[in-house]
Amino acid sequence: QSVWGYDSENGPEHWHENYPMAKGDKQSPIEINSKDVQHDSSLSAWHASYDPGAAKTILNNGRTCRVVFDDTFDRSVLRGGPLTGAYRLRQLHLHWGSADDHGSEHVIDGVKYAAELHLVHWNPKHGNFAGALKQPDGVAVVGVFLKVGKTPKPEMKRILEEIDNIKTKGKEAPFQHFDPSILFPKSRDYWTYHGSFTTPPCEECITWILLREPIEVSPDQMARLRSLSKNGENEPLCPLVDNWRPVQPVKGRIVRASFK
Ligand SMILES: NS(=O)(=O)c1ccc(C(=O)NCC(F)(F)F)cc1
Ligand SMILES: [Zn+2]
Repeated sequence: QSVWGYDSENGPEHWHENYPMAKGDKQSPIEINSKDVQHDSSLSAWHASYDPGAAKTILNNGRTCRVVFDDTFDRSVLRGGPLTGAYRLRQLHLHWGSADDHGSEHVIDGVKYAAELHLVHWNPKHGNFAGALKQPDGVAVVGVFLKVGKTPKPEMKRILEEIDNIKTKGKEAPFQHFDPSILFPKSRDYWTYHGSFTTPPCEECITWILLREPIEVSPDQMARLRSLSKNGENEPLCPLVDNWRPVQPVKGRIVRASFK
């Protein structure tokens, strides 16, 4: 029973064997083609109001680098845009490639970015996260694309500096006093569509909010992310890279844009 991952024997082509939702009609990520996008003038702006004190820990779970927040009450919330009500920030994590020309999960007009940041929120009307992931309006994920340029993104430094303390699978470190909204780009323009977790169990519970403007990181910052390992402390070195799912069938879904 191999646990799911991104290798040939346990990767995305195998996930449906243990997680049947992986073959559903509303799977993520998808390719977004601007020609098929519908501008929706009724889409309002989204608003994040995060409490820096809600940040708790950063961990390497062997599949990504994740920052976990206190979501026991409406402390850090996302509102507006396509959402009804306030969704609680639970965690953020990233997906990245082994080289700068790929790594993102969503693909925009054929463009793959070097990485994709996901800020995961859930709808408290469903009681708890486990309940929310069983509902079509249970989870909202803000996706931010990372592109490689000359200028480092100083706001990424906090996360990347911690990486030295969580090099191997299972490592966790305190990560406090952090407001992830500093990672957002200037523009609030976004695409939105209904989809799923991009990892098992691939539940179709996500309202995706993908920001059009990528943030720029430096080659060194990407190298830092790629220095994480999938393996545990005393196991053979296995770089944690290419932890992205390929695009899935759109199956007639409409992608709406908040911008023209
Ligand atoms: N990559 S993604 O779509 O933003 C994404 C977001 C959250 C989870 C998650 O909480 N998995 C744990 C659970 F819910 F128990 F299955 C997985 C994927
Ligand atoms: Zn993700």
